[in-house]
Amino acid sequence: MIQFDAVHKRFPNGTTAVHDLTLDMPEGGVTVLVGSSGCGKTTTLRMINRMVDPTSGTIKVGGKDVTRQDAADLRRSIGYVIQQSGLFPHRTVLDNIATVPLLLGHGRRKARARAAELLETVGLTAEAGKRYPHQLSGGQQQRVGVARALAADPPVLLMDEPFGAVDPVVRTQLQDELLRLQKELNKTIVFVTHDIDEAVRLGDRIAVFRTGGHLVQCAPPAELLARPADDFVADFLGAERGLKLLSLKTLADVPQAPAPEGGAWNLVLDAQRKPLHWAPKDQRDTELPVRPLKDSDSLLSALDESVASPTGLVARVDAAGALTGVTSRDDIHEHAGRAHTEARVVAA
Ligand SMILES: Nc1ncnc2c1ncn2[C@@H]1O[C@H](COP(=O)(O)OP(=O)(O)OP(=O)(O)O)[C@@H](O)[C@H]1O
Repeated sequence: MIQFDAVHKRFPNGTTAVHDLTLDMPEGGVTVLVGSSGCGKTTTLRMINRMVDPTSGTIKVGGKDVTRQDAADLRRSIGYVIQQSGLFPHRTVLDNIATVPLLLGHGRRKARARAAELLETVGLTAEAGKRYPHQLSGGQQQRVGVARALAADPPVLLMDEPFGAVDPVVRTQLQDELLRLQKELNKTIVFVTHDIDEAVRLGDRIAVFRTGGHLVQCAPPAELLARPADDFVADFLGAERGLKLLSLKTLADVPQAPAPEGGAWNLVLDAQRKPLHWAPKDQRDTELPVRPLKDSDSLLSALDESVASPTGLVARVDAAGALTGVTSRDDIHEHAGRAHTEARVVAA
């Protein structure tokens, strides 16, 4: 969908921001650009919508060379979300979202109806639409930024550190929302971040850059984590690479057994069979919390819970939260090891 072919960008002051970049960003996928500060991620992104033009090489979107298209037309067909949401302060949230449909020649009523629809899509109320940007929280403003970028229903969405300025809890929520939206909308997304966990969570492919605008490796997250191309990539991914890989695998295939009874610790359930806590047989101990997991939870969460659990057992529940069985620490370890072997084999 987006193809960089031998792209070079040198600014007039002599800085080479992007060096000989050849990279395909597949249609309907999320390509995440990561790397240390100043390695050319933003410049790469901005060359796609011609906010920056390459010094040499070609960039094609949907098979068409971007430099042969009118920059304003191109930008209207590509959604763009930045860290400081970039909203117009003196327009209401609804009018901010309606801006692009209006520019595209939709009538005012149609543009506003589309904006109202998008407010809901990104999880905001109609009441929020009547406010001005400064009357919203940072996380809400980012949602408006995403809604505005989606307003013209562009096939391509460029996102430059969109969730960089919000706290970790809101950031996780926004990531969840983006994953949910992407399942429905299937856009081709290019996403810049400094945060490797965010990259692993959101990316179908991750492109790692090093200073001077050199692309070092581009691969699906599991492959990158299992086989970093060199020490630079390995260092960038961090010391807990093995655990990060487990965040990509779910518990679905890990066997479970009925919860044992009569041991030193027993799992206490409520009337709906929802796990409440671990109760000790020995009255001198206190009860301990249980964090039940669903099939869709990750092996990393399972490992974490198995370490915290007094029995080493993880309580498994169905969508309604009722107990389906328990899984042992040994089974989780075995599957964790298997996940690593599989990732290495796939990458080889
Ligand atoms: N307009 C410009 N003129 C001159 N140099 C520039 C210009 N824009 C960016 N640069 C330089 O190009 C290099 C790459 O910048 P870019 O913003 O693409 O990096 P980045 O990886 O997005 O950085 P960060 O993670 O800090 O946002 C940097 O050395 C930067 O200083």
